[in-house]
Amino acid sequence: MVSIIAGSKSDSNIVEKVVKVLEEFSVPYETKYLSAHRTPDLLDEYIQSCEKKGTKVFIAIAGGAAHLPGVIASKTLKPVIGVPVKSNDLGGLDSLLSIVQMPNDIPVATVGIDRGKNAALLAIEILALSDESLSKKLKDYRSKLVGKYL
Ligand SMILES: Nc1c(C(=O)O)ncn1[C@@H]1O[C@H](COP(=O)(O)O)[C@@H](O)[C@H]1O
Repeated sequence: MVSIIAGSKSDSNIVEKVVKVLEEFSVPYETKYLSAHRTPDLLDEYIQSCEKKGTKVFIAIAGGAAHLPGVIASKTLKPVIGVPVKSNDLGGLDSLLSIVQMPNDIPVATVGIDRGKNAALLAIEILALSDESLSKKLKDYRSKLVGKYL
């Protein structure tokens, strides 16, 4: 239902943040490491296979010159959520700006740097639009925030 694609195995800590939340909500997902730069043909094949499998939302995790989310968005009509990864050189500002400043017509919903948790929650909110039991789980999750943080 949710396809998580990260640009490199070095992004696995962010992938884990996404997976943790999706599992908490029992949302089916698939994880792949593919790059728009390094493995463009494999990425293309995988996105085509997702269309057949019925993927509803993509989460794309990438750092540096983070073209991956935009390239995925260019190849599908499904929503794409981009997660910029903190980089050693520019602290993730490079990743953030690469993802958030998409040209008109091909949007990517962008969360904060390393915010895999929010990407998963946003994907769940999208899925919950047409899934009442998921919507109820989200309400329960929100109602527990008061006790958790305050
Ligand atoms: N941004 C992209 C893309 C892409 O956009 O296609 N492919 C890899 N990467 C990113 O390069 C960073 C460093 O990767 P390495 O650690 O493998 O050198 C990672 O954060 C990855 O997401």
